[in-house]
Amino acid sequence: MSAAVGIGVVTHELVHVFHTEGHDVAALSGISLTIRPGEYVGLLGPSGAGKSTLLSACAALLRPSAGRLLLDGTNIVTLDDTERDELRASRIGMVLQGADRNVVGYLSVAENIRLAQRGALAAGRSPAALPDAAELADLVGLRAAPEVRADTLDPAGLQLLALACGLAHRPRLLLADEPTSRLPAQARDVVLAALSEVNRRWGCTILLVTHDPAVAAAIPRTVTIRDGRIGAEGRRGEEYSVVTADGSVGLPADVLADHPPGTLLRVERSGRGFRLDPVRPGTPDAGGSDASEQAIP
Ligand SMILES: Nc1ncnc2c1ncn2[C@@H]1O[C@H](COP(=O)(O)OP(=O)(O)OP(=O)(O)O)[C@@H](O)[C@H]1O
Repeated sequence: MSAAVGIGVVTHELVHVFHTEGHDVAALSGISLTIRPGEYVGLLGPSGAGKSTLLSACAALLRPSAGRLLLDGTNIVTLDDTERDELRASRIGMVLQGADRNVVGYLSVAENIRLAQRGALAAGRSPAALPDAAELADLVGLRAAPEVRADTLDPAGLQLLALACGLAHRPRLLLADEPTSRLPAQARDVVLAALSEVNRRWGCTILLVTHDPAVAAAIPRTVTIRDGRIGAEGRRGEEYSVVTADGSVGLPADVLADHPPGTLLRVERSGRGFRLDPVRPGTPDAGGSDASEQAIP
């Protein structure tokens, strides 16, 4: 089968507010991000940062409150429910957090994959256009026979089957929420190798949420979300701050811990780079009495 072409994901000032009883929660506060077709990107960030909300928006499972979200050039924020269902059935694969949420334990490997293909077939995809169980098992490195029951697989095998189900309709964008959590290191590496192989052989764009630094180090590009905004980007394990459209720069978490909100920083050119110098309270540089009340260590 020829290589699939991944789709690009572009967000522009994406905002999402959950309206709950009594108060609103801003889960995404202006995310602008470009993921090229076929790119493999890890989404990092502390709990509550907005990672799952961003993944759900990319899966067309929730409608963002504001901003644009383009998949393959189409702004999906404005699509109606039928169009969003069709988009998922034709182009988007999902692996939910917890392998057992993606598979039915009493069904076999092949039955689970065929079940995962039902939506695409109902949406009019030709059976010939969909990969068969053996091809998918080979792609993700699942060594179990097609007739083996899912609930007899070991944790790595179950996660590989979950991945195969997410790929069962040959999506052009794979969204995976913590696909290696709860796995021991060896099983984690098996699943990471499978994801790299899917990306290499199918050209499928992958967006993966993780908390695990070892997983992040294995992904070519990472994006760190903090408080619903892009806080940093990583390349091959090295982290960089990102200048946002409004001129803000997210500080690395350890620097932020020493310089809480309200800290005054002097920005000085230094050769080809810049130096950030905290202004100490009570010094002439800190200004009047207001400045001495800043939360500066
Ligand atoms: N359905 C919802 N209703 C109300 N608030 C929500 C809902 N889902 C998420 N939130 C809130 O939105 C914010 C972002 O949540 P989100 O689940 O996207 O974060 P996350 O980075 O994926 O966290 P985690 O790593 O813990 O899964 C949090 O403050 C969360 O409490």
